Amino acid sequence: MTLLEYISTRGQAPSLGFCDALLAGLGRDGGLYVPREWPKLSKKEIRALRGKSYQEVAFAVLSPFVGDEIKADVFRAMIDEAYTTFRHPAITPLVQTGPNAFVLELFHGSTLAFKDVAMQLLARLMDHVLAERGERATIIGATSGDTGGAAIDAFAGRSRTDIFILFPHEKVSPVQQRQMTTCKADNVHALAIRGNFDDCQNLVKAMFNDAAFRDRLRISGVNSINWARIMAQVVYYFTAALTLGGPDRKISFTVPTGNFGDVFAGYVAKKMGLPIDRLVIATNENDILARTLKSGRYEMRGVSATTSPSMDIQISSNFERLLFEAYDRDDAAVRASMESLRQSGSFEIKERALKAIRKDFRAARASEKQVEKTIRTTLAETGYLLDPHTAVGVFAAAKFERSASPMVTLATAHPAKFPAAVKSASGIDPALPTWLADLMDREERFDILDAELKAVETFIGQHARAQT
Ligand SMILES: Cc1ncc(COP(=O)(O)O)c(C=O)c1O
Ligand SMILES: N[C@@H](CCOP(=O)(O)O)C(=O)O
Repeated sequence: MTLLEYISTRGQAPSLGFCDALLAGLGRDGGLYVPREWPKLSKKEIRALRGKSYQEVAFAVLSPFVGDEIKADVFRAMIDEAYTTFRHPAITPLVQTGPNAFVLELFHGSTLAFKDVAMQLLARLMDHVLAERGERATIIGATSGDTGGAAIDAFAGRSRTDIFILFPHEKVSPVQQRQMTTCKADNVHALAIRGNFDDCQNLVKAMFNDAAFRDRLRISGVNSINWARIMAQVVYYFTAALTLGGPDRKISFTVPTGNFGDVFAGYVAKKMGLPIDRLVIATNENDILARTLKSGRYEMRGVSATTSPSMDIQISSNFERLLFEAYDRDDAAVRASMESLRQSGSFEIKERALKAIRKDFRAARASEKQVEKTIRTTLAETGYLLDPHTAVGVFAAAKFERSASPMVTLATAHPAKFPAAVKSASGIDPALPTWLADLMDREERFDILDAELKAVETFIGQHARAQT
């Protein structure tokens, strides 16, 4: 059996095979799982993927991460089924918006955000592994708006899981809220937390770190702390690059960033052998990552509400995976950084690690005014309507475009998810697609809780069915 091992960024949790890492979500030491070694694809192997469907590329890129823990034909069938939920035949089509500029539309899944790409596969992977083992699990997740809807859509009605999604009360868009609160499935629970996204994410991590609670309810996660989320997002870097002449030409990507999962998936694609020129981290006014790249100091300063609410984050979970790489996998250095973050809200990145990060990444910040202007001018100049998150990306991309390599900005959400911001910037009221046309009339069902660990654990303990 080829078993790819997964190790924790904090070095104090047992290493696991793919299926166990999938169900674990977060390491028992609070760290994040990464493969012990990065699987590599040669240029020849990548070239051979030209002209293949999204599903075929996904199978080729993802199989090395799964090994033979899941039979190849079963895994292939899972991929095929996951992407039947997408409304575009290319799954993630590329659209040209300038001489050397492209947007990669990742929003053709059921909930209109890039999260569907990974979540539809993740739900099928978890179902399969739980069924094989005859187990149930309790899924918990934190969302600033999009992960929650995508997870609920993917897990609704599945018999082996109950899902609890924590979202910041009154801080998500009305469309995002209803995508979470109008699901009728019994196994779905939407929890509005009186706090911000970081509070929700901290609660989720605290529940994972409560060993008794975690084991009793067999807790698993669907945020990008779960390796399988990142893995599934690697695929579209390959499909986009292949369309634009990769691997015989370097491609740059700009990624609207919050929790650092999507852009880290780009880094993984590069590690696997895909020739990527630049990875640009695009932030809104919550610019902790742009500041970190500039100063070498990761420092929390509070979150402000923007028109791209899904990126209103300052604890950027997957940055820990990058730190682990930048410190040449020195888990003690990661532990020290995370401890400093916990105690003082900041940490310094040592010169050598910072240099390594700057080698692969660039960063730029878009103010609210710049986001609005980008939506307006992109529409006027190209006829293309951006959502505010993608607009953050397009603004940042413009700073780094150069003739040598095409620049692809990841279009992470459909404009209809954020109609108020889009209308105010462009005058256009983007319509929801037909399958969501009555979304705002559907009845809501959710609970409101304080951002207190005990209150949330008690609620979940009373409603989860996976009790041991
Ligand atoms: C629409 C949208 N764009 C961008 C992001 C940022 O992605 P990541 O958290 O993977 O950096 C998110 C949330 O994660 C999102 O929902
Ligand atoms: N922007 C995200 C925040 C959670 O990110 P994740 O990728 O770690 O699940 C959201 O929309 O919820």
